[in-house]
Amino acid sequence: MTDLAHFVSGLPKAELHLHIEGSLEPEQMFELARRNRIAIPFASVEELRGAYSFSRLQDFLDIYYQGADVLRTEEDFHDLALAYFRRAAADSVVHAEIFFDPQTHTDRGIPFQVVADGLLAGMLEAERDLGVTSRLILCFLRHLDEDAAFETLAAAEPWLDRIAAVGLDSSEVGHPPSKFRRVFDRAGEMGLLRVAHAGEEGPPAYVHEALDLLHIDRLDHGNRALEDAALTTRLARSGMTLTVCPLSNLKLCVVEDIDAHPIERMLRLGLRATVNSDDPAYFGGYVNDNYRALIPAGRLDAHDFATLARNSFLGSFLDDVAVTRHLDTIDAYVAAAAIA
Ligand code: HPA
Ligand SMILES: [Zn+2]
Repeated sequence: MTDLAHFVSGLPKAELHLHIEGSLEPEQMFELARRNRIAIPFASVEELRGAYSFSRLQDFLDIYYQGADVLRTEEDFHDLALAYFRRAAADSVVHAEIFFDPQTHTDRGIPFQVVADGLLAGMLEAERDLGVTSRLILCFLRHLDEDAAFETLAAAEPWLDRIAAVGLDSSEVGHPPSKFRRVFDRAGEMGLLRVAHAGEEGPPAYVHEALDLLHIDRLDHGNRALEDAALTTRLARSGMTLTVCPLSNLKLCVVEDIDAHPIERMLRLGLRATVNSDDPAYFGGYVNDNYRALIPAGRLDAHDFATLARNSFLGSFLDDVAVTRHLDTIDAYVAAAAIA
């Protein structure tokens, strides 16, 4: 590994855009299929990995929802979460805010309780054994209707003290944020923070809607906001955090070439960009793979990478004391690395 890759890998960081169902590795999928006596339509791990070739978001979503079918019990969700946290800890992640898609599971008869309690048990264990803190974000599937989102929010009520925020994911184009305005209003009244995927494939207008109608506290992806100069300025001035996912953008053809990824432009425009893995089992890497993928273009130096890591804490839902403590850790790490 180069010095810069080594520096980046050891940087203390938070991950803010991670779909826990997207961390289901093919090996674990086969293992859970065996444990739950479920047939999966692939002969081997290699054949399954070979199917991970996408030209747009929907290609990925079709296989991602199919893969989630092996998750059946609390233990499955616990094991899924813990496997992610082990990999995250190995990448110097000390805090993670993870998405889950309850409707993917409740729609196939798995109770909300099984999903939530399994994930929460994994999160507690990760904090105790790995020292990785975490928060849970409940995502609504935007290809489903508003009533279904309201039902999901109602099902979550007993867990609201353990859920930090609501989010919005799945097929973006044709399902604008405005469709979920009322359910996001309700979530806000219930004391939940709000995030949404916008501007991944959808136009800048969807980012405007996420800001003005959903009152988001954080923007997931946001790439296409760059097409609108006034919107970019607004995001920069308001200190909005963007959870950017370079390898996901490459695999879903949001960018043509990783060396042309706009992350450097985002930083220079004053946007609070962060680096995240999105669905690491499907897109070829965990968070450090995403950071390191940005090195060869040669436009980011060690200071920029430290900024990206600082942004991950500044944009997190941790309290100010914890954020300050993490920023101090980064400062000490940078000082010890004695970068120019
Ligand atoms: O990148 C994504 N975009 C939208 N929905 C998703 N669900 C999992 N990953 C994604
Ligand atoms: Zn995502």
